Amino acid sequence: MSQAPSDRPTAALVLADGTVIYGQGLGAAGEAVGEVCFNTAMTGYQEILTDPSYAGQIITFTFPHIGNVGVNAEDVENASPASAAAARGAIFRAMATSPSNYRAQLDLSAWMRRRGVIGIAGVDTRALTARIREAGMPHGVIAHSPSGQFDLDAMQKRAAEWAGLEGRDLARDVSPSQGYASDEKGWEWGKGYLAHDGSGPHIVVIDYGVKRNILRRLASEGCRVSVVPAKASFEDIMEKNPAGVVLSNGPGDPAATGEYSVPVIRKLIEAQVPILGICLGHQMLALAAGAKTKKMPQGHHGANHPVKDLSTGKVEIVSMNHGFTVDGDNLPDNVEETHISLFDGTNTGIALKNAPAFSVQYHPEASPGPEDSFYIFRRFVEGLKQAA
Ligand SMILES: NC(=O)CC[C@H](N)C(=O)O
Repeated sequence: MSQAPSDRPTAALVLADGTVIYGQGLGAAGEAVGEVCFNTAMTGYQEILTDPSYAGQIITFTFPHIGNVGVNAEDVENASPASAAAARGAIFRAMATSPSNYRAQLDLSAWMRRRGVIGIAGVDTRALTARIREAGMPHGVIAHSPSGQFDLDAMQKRAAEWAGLEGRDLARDVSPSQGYASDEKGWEWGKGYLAHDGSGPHIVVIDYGVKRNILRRLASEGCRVSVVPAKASFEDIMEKNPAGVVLSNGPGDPAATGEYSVPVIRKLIEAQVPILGICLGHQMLALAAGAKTKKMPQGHHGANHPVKDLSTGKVEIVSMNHGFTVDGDNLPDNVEETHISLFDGTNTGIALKNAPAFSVQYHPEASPGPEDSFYIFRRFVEGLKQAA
């Protein structure tokens, strides 16, 4: 049976085991390889698609309608041009329709084309998600070919031969080559992003692929924010006379990234510099303190994950995006577990007993997601005042 031309697939997703899923292409034409994960957030697709932590991954959105509100220049999470290398592919249930929102400046497909993100729509994302739930995150190749030509064997081979994220340091690809200052605060209705006046404790953020909203939350808490590249030395950081250091989120395997970051973090711990770690930064603080990290089968990617703060007993609903985890069952004596996931009991927060350092596996800056965890920034800044 021949297909009508309008039904001819213009995109394909081929998994390492040879599974072929056809659909309609959007965004950039071309081909990309990556780990196929799913994200369950119902809003915030633009923030998700610009989060540098997704480098090396292809995102399946479980929410069926993505693109409805278009895109704008404000909801971009990567902070430097280097970190534009976020997810290279996106998988959708329904084809994006014309945007309907007063903030929309562009439609999703045109914006993805500009950013080089390859899209496939018309996929049974429910079935793909169920498969990831049962068998873990597969390696896959996504291709968008407006002419409908695909070399499926070559795509399968590329997916099967791809080395995966384990052992990969991707922070060096998304981190800026130069440091910079950031004064942007939170967004206000009718005003957009406001600027901080440059006063307050000086925070140095190590940028392993930082999300802008981390920088904004710090400025909103009254901090002066300087950002340094991932490979900044202990001396580079101390020269800035920081009141505290934030270890950012970022892509790839924390153990691989830790090869150069852990020695610096150990020196910061020794010097008793207050530290806040977020996501990849959490994993690297844990490694620096002697804990271990490991790969998860499905990871956590969504905007409504329940987490318990063990110090207060409170449950917060958080934004998550990680595929590696700190081994909470074998924490060294100097590390206290402070938060756990109520989905699977995995570790989602630690504090060091011998230094003013703590970290969370989730994204307290949200973007997208609920604002339950903004208190993490407040807790950090309050701690700085006490340490000063
Ligand atoms: N958002 C992040 O910082 C992700 C951390 C790490 N790359 C992981 O997948 O677990």
